[in-house]
Amino acid sequence: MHYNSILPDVIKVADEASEKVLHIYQSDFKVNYKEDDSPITAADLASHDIIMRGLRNISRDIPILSEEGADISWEERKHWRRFWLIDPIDGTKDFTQRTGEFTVNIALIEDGVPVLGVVTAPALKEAFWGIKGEGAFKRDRTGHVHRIRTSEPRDPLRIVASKNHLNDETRAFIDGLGAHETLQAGSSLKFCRIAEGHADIYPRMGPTSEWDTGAAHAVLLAAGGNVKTFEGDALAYGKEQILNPNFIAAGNWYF
Ligand SMILES: Nc1ncnc2c1ncn2[C@@H]1O[C@H](COP(=O)(O)O)[C@@H](OP(=O)(O)O)[C@H]1O
Ligand SMILES: [Mg+2]
Repeated sequence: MHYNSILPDVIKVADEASEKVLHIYQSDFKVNYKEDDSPITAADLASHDIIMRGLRNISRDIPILSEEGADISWEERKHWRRFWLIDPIDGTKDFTQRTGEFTVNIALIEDGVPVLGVVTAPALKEAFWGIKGEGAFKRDRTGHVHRIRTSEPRDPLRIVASKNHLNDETRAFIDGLGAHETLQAGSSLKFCRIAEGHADIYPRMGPTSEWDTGAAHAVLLAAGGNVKTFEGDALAYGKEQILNPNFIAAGNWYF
């Protein structure tokens, strides 16, 4: 499959969803709660609908797994060699708390590896994309597009961590890294900060699902980084268990 030929269309779909999400973000939106008590707004659902429609236009035959359309049995999913993995809004809490640090995420998974990813941060007016083996790019708030790469580790080490999920285990791991400063970034932007060389390492000891990480993982892979479990395996997708194990994201210097 020629990823380069579909990438502009995938970016267009993400931009269209982002525009709608931003419109709702700037309105007086209502917050509901799902069965697991996680927040959801009209923006999650509108973004889901736009992305589902857009991706079906790009590729009628590639199945789609979305956080807002995840009710697909393992019996069906286990046959997928290639699939789209989307999180219509990652960081719904940041959305409802109006920090601006939420993202729209679209990944293409092939044989368990995120080979293409697009991440947009509508309120920050930033977008990131990448294709494995070909490189990663950022479009900044002025609309300028430039290539991004992970950096060599700085001293003190720049750590990105979840402000919503900073537990004792994560704190202990961070303390073990020696001299460091901690940067905060919402949702999948943590991977993107490493991909653009603004941060060095993101340890995640706490739950995430495949759709939270797939797209930004693809950007980081394309930018010269990686995401691995504490057993040293690459974080894999299309697992029966959609919840991810704990992981570390960093530039390749770490692994
Ligand atoms: N108990 C849990 N189970 C599954 N995922 C969880 C979780 N607690 C948090 N997350 C995931 O962590 C994401 C937020 O991460 P962070 O704190 O790094 O911004 C959430 O994304 P959503 O906002 O898309 O639901 C959610 O998917
Ligand atoms: Mg999410």
